[in-house]
Amino acid sequence: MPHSTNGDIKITVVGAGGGIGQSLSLLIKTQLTRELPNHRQALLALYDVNDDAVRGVAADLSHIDTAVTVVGYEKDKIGEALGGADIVLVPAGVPRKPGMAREDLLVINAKIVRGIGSSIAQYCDLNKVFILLISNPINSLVPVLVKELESKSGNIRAERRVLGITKLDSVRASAFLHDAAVEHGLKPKSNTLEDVTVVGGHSGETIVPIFSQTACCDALPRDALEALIHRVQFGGDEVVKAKNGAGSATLCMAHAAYTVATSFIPLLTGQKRSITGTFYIALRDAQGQPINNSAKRLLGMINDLSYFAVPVEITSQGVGEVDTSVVERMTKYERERLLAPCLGKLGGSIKNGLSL
Ligand SMILES: NC(=O)C1=CN([C@@H]2O[C@H](COP(=O)(O)OP(=O)(O)OC[C@H]3O[C@@H](n4cnc5c(N)ncnc54)[C@H](O)[C@@H]3O)[C@@H](O)[C@H]2O)C=CC1
Ligand SMILES: O=C([O-])CC(=O)C(=O)O
Repeated sequence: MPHSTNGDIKITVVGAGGGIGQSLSLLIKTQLTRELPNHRQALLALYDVNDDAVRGVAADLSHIDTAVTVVGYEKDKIGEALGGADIVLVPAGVPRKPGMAREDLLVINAKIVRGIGSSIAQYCDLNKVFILLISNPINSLVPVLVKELESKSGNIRAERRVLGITKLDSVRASAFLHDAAVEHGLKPKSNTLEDVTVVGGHSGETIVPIFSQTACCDALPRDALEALIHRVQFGGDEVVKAKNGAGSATLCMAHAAYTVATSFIPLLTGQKRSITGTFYIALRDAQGQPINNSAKRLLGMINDLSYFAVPVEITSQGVGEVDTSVVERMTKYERERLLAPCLGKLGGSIKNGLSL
Protein backbone atom coordinates (compact mmCIF):
# COMPACT_ATOMS: atom_id res chain seq x y z
CA MET A 1 0.00 0.00 0.00
CA PRO A 2 2.63 2.57 -0.91
CA HIS A 3 0.30 5.19 -2.38
CA SER A 4 -3.28 6.26 -2.08
CA THR A 5 -4.03 5.77 -5.75
CA ASN A 6 -7.56 5.32 -7.21
CA GLY A 7 -9.08 7.96 -4.94
CA ASP A 8 -8.65 6.14 -1.64
CA ILE A 9 -8.04 8.23 1.46
CA LYS A 10 -4.72 7.36 3.09
CA ILE A 11 -4.16 8.26 6.73
CA THR A 12 -0.77 7.56 8.29
CA VAL A 13 -0.30 7.43 12.06
CA VAL A 14 3.34 7.98 13.07
CA GLY A 15 3.81 6.67 16.61
CA ALA A 16 0.98 4.17 16.15
CA GLY A 17 2.34 1.75 18.77
CA GLY A 18 1.96 4.25 21.64
CA GLY A 19 -0.88 5.14 23.97
CA ILE A 20 -2.44 7.78 21.72
CA GLY A 21 -1.44 6.03 18.50
CA GLN A 22 -3.18 2.77 19.41
CA SER A 23 -6.43 4.37 20.60
CA LEU A 24 -6.52 6.76 17.66
CA SER A 25 -5.91 3.94 15.19
CA LEU A 26 -8.71 1.94 16.81
CA LEU A 27 -11.12 4.86 16.33
CA ILE A 28 -10.08 5.27 12.70
CA LYS A 29 -10.44 1.55 12.00
CA THR A 30 -13.83 1.23 13.71
CA GLN A 31 -15.47 4.58 12.87
CA LEU A 32 -14.03 6.11 9.72
CA THR A 33 -16.22 4.34 7.16
CA ARG A 34 -19.25 6.18 8.65
CA GLU A 35 -17.70 9.45 7.48
CA LEU A 36 -16.78 8.31 3.98
CA PRO A 37 -18.99 8.46 0.89
CA ASN A 38 -19.91 4.90 -0.16
CA HIS A 39 -17.58 4.69 -3.13
CA ARG A 40 -14.47 5.83 -1.23
CA GLN A 41 -12.10 3.48 0.60
CA ALA A 42 -9.74 4.27 3.45
CA LEU A 43 -6.21 3.04 4.02
CA LEU A 44 -4.74 3.24 7.50
CA ALA A 45 -0.93 3.09 7.54
CA LEU A 46 0.60 2.49 10.95
CA TYR A 47 4.23 3.41 11.60
CA ASP A 48 6.37 3.22 14.73
CA VAL A 49 10.04 2.76 15.56
CA ASN A 50 8.93 0.00 17.94
CA ASP A 51 8.62 -2.89 15.46
CA ASP A 52 6.88 -5.31 17.83
CA ALA A 53 4.32 -2.71 18.83
CA VAL A 54 3.42 -1.71 15.27
CA ARG A 55 3.28 -5.33 14.09
CA GLY A 56 1.01 -6.23 16.99
CA VAL A 57 -1.33 -3.27 16.62
CA ALA A 58 -1.65 -3.80 12.86
CA ALA A 59 -2.43 -7.52 13.26
CA ASP A 60 -4.90 -6.82 16.07
CA LEU A 61 -6.78 -4.02 14.27
CA SER A 62 -6.93 -5.89 10.98
CA HIS A 63 -9.28 -8.46 12.60
CA ILE A 64 -11.98 -5.78 13.01
CA ASP A 65 -14.84 -6.07 10.52
CA THR A 66 -14.76 -2.70 8.80
CA ALA A 67 -13.67 -1.77 5.28
CA VAL A 68 -10.68 0.29 6.44
CA THR A 69 -7.50 -1.46 5.25
CA VAL A 70 -4.78 -1.54 7.91
CA VAL A 71 -1.07 -2.04 7.21
CA GLY A 72 1.77 -1.81 9.72
CA TYR A 73 5.21 -0.52 8.75
CA GLU A 74 8.33 -1.27 10.75
CA LYS A 75 11.13 1.17 11.56
CA ASP A 76 12.95 1.02 8.20
CA LYS A 77 9.74 1.34 6.13
CA ILE A 78 8.81 4.94 6.83
CA GLY A 79 8.88 5.84 3.13
CA GLU A 80 6.15 3.32 2.35
CA ALA A 81 4.14 4.40 5.37
CA LEU A 82 4.22 8.07 4.34
CA GLY A 83 4.09 7.78 0.54
CA GLY A 84 0.81 9.11 -0.87
CA ALA A 85 -0.65 10.03 2.52
CA ASP A 86 -3.47 12.57 2.60
CA ILE A 87 -3.18 13.03 6.36
CA VAL A 88 -0.20 12.28 8.59
CA LEU A 89 -1.08 12.21 12.29
CA VAL A 90 1.97 12.43 14.57
CA PRO A 91 1.60 11.23 18.18
CA ALA A 92 5.27 10.14 18.28
CA GLY A 93 7.45 11.06 21.21
CA VAL A 94 7.84 10.91 24.94
CA PRO A 95 4.96 11.82 27.30
CA ARG A 96 5.25 13.62 30.66
CA LYS A 97 5.66 12.12 34.10
CA PRO A 98 4.52 13.82 37.34
CA GLY A 99 6.66 16.87 38.17
CA MET A 100 7.49 17.57 34.51
CA ALA A 101 6.26 20.44 32.35
CA ARG A 102 5.54 19.87 28.67
CA GLU A 103 8.55 22.09 27.93
CA ASP A 104 10.81 19.50 29.62
CA LEU A 105 10.09 17.23 26.63
CA LEU A 106 11.37 19.74 24.10
CA VAL A 107 14.89 18.50 23.43
CA ILE A 108 14.04 14.81 23.16
CA ASN A 109 10.82 15.27 21.18
CA ALA A 110 12.32 17.92 18.87
CA LYS A 111 14.87 15.32 17.75
CA ILE A 112 12.06 12.84 17.02
CA VAL A 113 9.85 15.39 15.25
CA ARG A 114 12.74 16.72 13.16
CA GLY A 115 13.49 13.19 11.96
CA ILE A 116 9.85 12.64 11.07
CA GLY A 117 9.73 16.05 9.33
CA SER A 118 12.72 15.13 7.25
CA SER A 119 11.00 11.88 6.13
CA ILE A 120 7.76 13.75 5.37
CA ALA A 121 9.73 16.20 3.20
CA GLN A 122 11.26 13.23 1.37
CA TYR A 123 8.23 10.97 0.90
CA CYS A 124 5.04 13.08 1.06
CA ASP A 125 3.61 15.46 -1.50
CA LEU A 126 3.74 18.79 0.34
CA ASN A 127 1.19 20.27 -2.04
CA LYS A 128 -1.32 17.68 -0.85
CA VAL A 129 -0.66 16.27 2.62
CA PHE A 130 -1.98 17.67 5.91
CA ILE A 131 0.38 17.10 8.84
CA LEU A 132 -1.41 17.04 12.17
CA LEU A 133 1.08 17.26 15.02
CA ILE A 134 0.18 15.95 18.48
CA SER A 135 3.63 15.54 20.14
CA ASN A 136 4.48 17.93 22.98
CA PRO A 137 5.41 20.64 23.55
CA ILE A 138 3.19 21.70 20.64
CA ASN A 139 3.99 25.40 21.25
CA SER A 140 7.65 24.82 20.30
CA LEU A 141 7.44 21.72 18.10
CA VAL A 142 5.20 23.19 15.39
CA PRO A 143 7.92 25.82 14.73
CA VAL A 144 10.53 23.02 14.78
CA LEU A 145 8.56 20.97 12.25
CA VAL A 146 7.79 23.90 9.95
CA LYS A 147 11.47 24.89 9.90
CA GLU A 148 12.54 21.31 9.15
CA LEU A 149 10.04 20.93 6.31
CA GLU A 150 11.02 24.25 4.78
CA SER A 151 14.72 23.52 4.91
CA LYS A 152 14.50 19.89 3.73
CA SER A 153 11.86 20.32 1.01
CA GLY A 154 12.58 23.82 -0.26
CA ASN A 155 8.77 24.15 -0.47
CA ILE A 156 8.08 27.77 0.43
CA ARG A 157 4.47 27.02 1.37
CA ALA A 158 5.30 24.08 3.66
CA GLU A 159 4.13 26.01 6.73
CA ARG A 160 0.55 25.88 5.45
CA ARG A 161 0.45 22.08 5.66
CA VAL A 162 1.36 21.86 9.37
CA LEU A 163 -1.41 22.01 11.96
CA GLY A 164 -0.72 21.66 15.66
CA ILE A 165 -3.62 19.85 17.35
CA THR A 166 -4.98 21.85 20.30
CA LYS A 167 -8.44 20.30 20.02
CA LEU A 168 -8.10 18.58 23.40
CA ASP A 169 -8.31 21.99 25.07
CA SER A 170 -11.70 22.74 23.52
CA VAL A 171 -12.86 19.15 24.20
CA ARG A 172 -11.96 19.68 27.88
CA ALA A 173 -13.52 23.15 27.94
CA SER A 174 -16.84 21.72 26.64
CA ALA A 175 -16.76 18.79 29.10
CA PHE A 176 -15.84 20.92 32.13
CA LEU A 177 -18.36 23.65 31.21
CA HIS A 178 -21.06 20.98 31.11
CA ASP A 179 -19.94 19.68 34.56
CA ALA A 180 -19.97 23.22 36.00
CA ALA A 181 -23.38 24.01 34.50
CA VAL A 182 -24.89 20.85 36.01
CA GLU A 183 -23.23 21.58 39.37
CA HIS A 184 -24.79 25.07 39.40
CA GLY A 185 -28.24 23.81 38.54
CA LEU A 186 -28.20 25.04 34.94
CA LYS A 187 -30.03 22.22 33.25
CA PRO A 188 -28.48 21.47 29.82
CA LYS A 189 -31.11 21.74 27.06
CA SER A 190 -29.77 18.74 25.16
CA ASN A 191 -27.15 16.02 25.22
CA THR A 192 -25.05 18.02 22.77
CA LEU A 193 -22.40 19.88 24.71
CA GLU A 194 -21.64 23.48 23.87
CA ASP A 195 -18.53 24.21 21.76
CA VAL A 196 -15.92 26.42 23.38
CA THR A 197 -13.29 28.17 21.28
CA VAL A 198 -9.81 27.99 22.79
CA VAL A 199 -7.00 30.09 21.32
CA GLY A 200 -3.29 30.67 22.07
CA GLY A 201 -1.16 27.60 22.65
CA HIS A 202 -1.28 24.23 24.38
CA SER A 203 0.36 24.55 27.80
CA GLY A 204 -0.81 26.12 31.06
CA GLU A 205 -1.44 29.85 30.75
CA THR A 206 -0.93 29.80 26.98
CA ILE A 207 -4.30 28.00 26.80
CA VAL A 208 -6.98 30.71 26.46
CA PRO A 209 -10.55 29.40 26.63
CA ILE A 210 -13.10 31.98 25.51
CA PHE A 211 -16.06 31.15 27.72
CA SER A 212 -17.60 34.63 27.24
CA GLN A 213 -18.72 33.47 23.78
CA THR A 214 -20.77 30.55 25.17
CA ALA A 215 -24.46 30.70 26.07
CA CYS A 216 -24.34 29.69 29.74
CA CYS A 217 -21.25 31.65 30.78
CA ASP A 218 -23.15 34.63 32.26
CA ALA A 219 -25.19 32.34 34.52
CA LEU A 220 -22.08 30.96 36.26
CA PRO A 221 -20.71 32.71 39.36
CA ARG A 222 -17.34 34.45 38.82
CA ASP A 223 -15.42 32.04 41.10
CA ALA A 224 -16.86 29.05 39.23
CA LEU A 225 -15.81 30.59 35.92
CA GLU A 226 -12.28 31.21 37.19
CA ALA A 227 -12.04 27.62 38.46
CA LEU A 228 -13.26 26.42 35.08
CA ILE A 229 -10.61 28.40 33.21
CA HIS A 230 -7.89 27.06 35.52
CA ARG A 231 -9.11 23.48 35.07
CA VAL A 232 -8.96 23.78 31.27
CA GLN A 233 -5.47 25.33 31.39
CA PHE A 234 -4.13 22.61 33.67
CA GLY A 235 -6.34 19.69 32.60
CA GLY A 236 -3.33 17.74 31.33
CA ASP A 237 -1.83 17.78 34.85
CA GLU A 238 -4.96 16.08 36.24
CA VAL A 239 -4.37 13.06 34.00
CA VAL A 240 -0.58 12.98 34.50
CA LYS A 241 -1.16 12.97 38.28
CA ALA A 242 -3.86 10.29 38.09
CA LYS A 243 -1.66 8.01 35.93
CA ASN A 244 1.15 8.47 38.48
CA GLY A 245 4.11 7.87 36.19
CA ALA A 246 2.37 5.78 33.53
CA GLY A 247 2.13 8.67 31.06
CA SER A 248 -0.31 11.44 30.15
CA ALA A 249 -3.71 11.72 28.48
CA THR A 250 -4.19 9.19 25.70
CA LEU A 251 -7.90 8.34 25.40
CA CYS A 252 -9.33 11.88 25.40
CA MET A 253 -6.47 12.90 23.08
CA ALA A 254 -7.26 10.06 20.69
CA HIS A 255 -10.90 11.21 20.67
CA ALA A 256 -9.81 14.81 19.97
CA ALA A 257 -7.43 13.76 17.17
CA TYR A 258 -10.03 11.47 15.60
CA THR A 259 -12.56 14.33 15.58
CA VAL A 260 -9.99 16.53 13.85
CA ALA A 261 -8.98 13.86 11.32
CA THR A 262 -12.58 13.16 10.29
CA SER A 263 -13.29 16.88 9.88
CA PHE A 264 -10.92 16.71 6.86
CA ILE A 265 -12.92 13.99 5.08
CA PRO A 266 -15.37 16.36 3.28
CA LEU A 267 -12.37 18.33 1.97
CA LEU A 268 -10.43 15.22 0.89
CA THR A 269 -13.44 13.69 -0.87
CA GLY A 270 -14.34 16.92 -2.69
CA GLN A 271 -17.66 17.29 -0.86
CA LYS A 272 -16.51 20.68 0.45
CA ARG A 273 -14.04 23.24 -0.88
CA SER A 274 -13.01 24.27 2.62
CA ILE A 275 -13.40 23.28 6.25
CA THR A 276 -12.76 25.20 9.45
CA GLY A 277 -11.10 24.22 12.70
CA THR A 278 -8.92 25.66 15.44
CA PHE A 279 -5.24 24.81 15.03
CA TYR A 280 -1.86 26.05 16.22
CA ILE A 281 -0.42 27.37 12.97
CA ALA A 282 2.35 29.45 11.44
CA LEU A 283 1.15 32.96 10.64
CA ARG A 284 4.27 33.86 8.67
CA ASP A 285 5.84 32.22 5.63
CA ALA A 286 9.46 31.16 5.13
CA GLN A 287 10.38 34.76 4.21
CA GLY A 288 8.84 36.09 7.42
CA GLN A 289 5.83 37.63 5.64
CA PRO A 290 2.26 37.17 6.99
CA ILE A 291 0.68 34.25 5.11
CA ASN A 292 -2.33 36.44 4.19
CA ASN A 293 -4.17 39.61 5.20
CA SER A 294 -6.20 38.00 7.97
CA ALA A 295 -3.00 36.57 9.49
CA LYS A 296 -1.50 40.06 9.27
CA ARG A 297 -4.50 41.46 11.19
CA LEU A 298 -4.15 38.75 13.83
CA LEU A 299 -0.42 39.44 14.20
CA GLY A 300 -1.34 43.01 15.14
CA MET A 301 -3.52 41.69 18.00
CA ILE A 302 -1.04 39.16 19.44
CA ASN A 303 2.24 41.08 19.76
CA ASP A 304 3.41 39.80 16.38
CA LEU A 305 3.83 36.17 17.51
CA SER A 306 4.48 33.98 14.48
CA TYR A 307 2.53 30.97 15.80
CA PHE A 308 -0.91 30.93 17.44
CA ALA A 309 -3.92 28.64 17.80
CA VAL A 310 -6.93 30.26 16.16
CA PRO A 311 -9.97 29.21 14.12
CA VAL A 312 -8.86 28.95 10.53
CA GLU A 313 -10.13 27.98 7.12
CA ILE A 314 -8.43 24.99 5.50
CA THR A 315 -8.56 24.41 1.76
CA SER A 316 -6.71 21.98 -0.50
CA GLN A 317 -3.97 24.66 -0.54
CA GLY A 318 -3.54 24.30 3.24
CA VAL A 319 -4.09 27.00 5.87
CA GLY A 320 -6.20 29.84 4.50
CA GLU A 321 -7.89 32.82 6.13
CA VAL A 322 -7.79 33.00 9.92
CA ASP A 323 -10.89 34.06 11.84
CA THR A 324 -9.82 37.07 13.89
CA SER A 325 -13.34 37.73 15.20
CA VAL A 326 -13.05 35.46 18.26
CA VAL A 327 -10.00 37.43 19.45
CA GLU A 328 -11.65 40.76 18.57
CA ARG A 329 -14.74 39.88 20.63
CA MET A 330 -12.85 38.79 23.78
CA THR A 331 -13.93 40.60 26.97
CA LYS A 332 -11.66 43.01 28.83
CA TYR A 333 -11.13 40.31 31.48
CA GLU A 334 -10.13 37.71 28.86
CA ARG A 335 -7.83 40.17 27.12
CA GLU A 336 -6.06 41.37 30.26
CA ARG A 337 -6.10 38.29 32.50
CA LEU A 338 -5.78 35.51 29.90
CA LEU A 339 -4.47 36.77 26.55
CA ALA A 340 -1.71 39.03 27.96
CA PRO A 341 0.01 36.28 30.03
CA CYS A 342 -0.49 33.81 27.18
CA LEU A 343 1.38 36.04 24.75
CA GLY A 344 4.35 36.47 27.10
CA LYS A 345 4.76 32.74 27.69
CA LEU A 346 4.01 31.67 24.13
CA GLY A 347 6.66 34.04 22.75
CA GLY A 348 9.28 32.27 24.88
CA SER A 349 8.15 28.79 23.75
CA ILE A 350 8.28 29.77 20.07
CA LYS A 351 11.78 31.21 20.54
CA ASN A 352 12.88 28.00 22.31
CA GLY A 353 11.68 25.88 19.39
CA LEU A 354 13.29 28.07 16.76
CA SER A 355 16.60 28.27 18.60
CA LEU A 356 17.21 24.51 18.57
N1 LIG B 1 -1.36 17.76 21.67
C1 LIG B 1 -1.94 17.29 22.76
O1 LIG B 1 -2.99 17.80 23.17
C2 LIG B 1 -1.38 16.10 23.47
C3 LIG B 1 -0.12 15.66 23.20
N2 LIG B 1 0.41 14.57 23.82
C4 LIG B 1 1.77 14.17 23.48
O2 LIG B 1 1.72 13.07 22.54
C5 LIG B 1 2.97 12.35 22.59
C6 LIG B 1 2.71 10.85 22.63
O3 LIG B 1 2.06 10.49 23.83
P1 LIG B 1 1.73 8.94 24.17
O4 LIG B 1 1.07 8.29 23.04
O5 LIG B 1 1.08 8.94 25.48
O6 LIG B 1 3.23 8.36 24.32
P2 LIG B 1 3.71 6.83 24.17
O7 LIG B 1 5.07 6.76 24.77
O8 LIG B 1 2.67 5.91 24.68
O9 LIG B 1 3.81 6.62 22.59
C7 LIG B 1 4.73 7.28 21.79
C8 LIG B 1 5.08 6.37 20.62
O10 LIG B 1 5.94 7.10 19.76
C9 LIG B 1 6.86 6.13 19.23
N3 LIG B 1 8.00 6.84 18.65
C10 LIG B 1 9.07 7.40 19.27
N4 LIG B 1 9.90 7.92 18.36
C11 LIG B 1 9.35 7.71 17.14
C12 LIG B 1 9.72 8.03 15.82
N5 LIG B 1 10.87 8.67 15.54
N6 LIG B 1 8.91 7.65 14.82
C13 LIG B 1 7.78 6.96 15.07
N7 LIG B 1 7.35 6.65 16.31
C14 LIG B 1 8.14 7.01 17.33
C15 LIG B 1 7.19 5.25 20.41
O11 LIG B 1 7.78 4.03 20.00
C16 LIG B 1 5.83 5.09 21.03
O12 LIG B 1 5.16 3.94 20.50
C17 LIG B 1 3.71 12.88 23.83
O13 LIG B 1 4.70 13.80 23.43
C18 LIG B 1 2.61 13.62 24.61
O14 LIG B 1 3.11 14.63 25.44
C19 LIG B 1 -0.33 13.87 24.74
C20 LIG B 1 -1.62 14.27 25.04
C21 LIG B 1 -2.21 15.43 24.47
O1 LIG C 1 -0.41 17.01 29.81
C1 LIG C 1 0.29 16.42 28.96
O2 LIG C 1 1.51 16.30 29.04
C2 LIG C 1 -0.42 15.86 27.77
C3 LIG C 1 -1.23 16.93 27.17
O3 LIG C 1 -0.76 17.74 26.42
C4 LIG C 1 -2.60 17.10 27.67
O4 LIG C 1 -3.18 16.19 28.30
O5 LIG C 1 -3.15 18.18 27.43
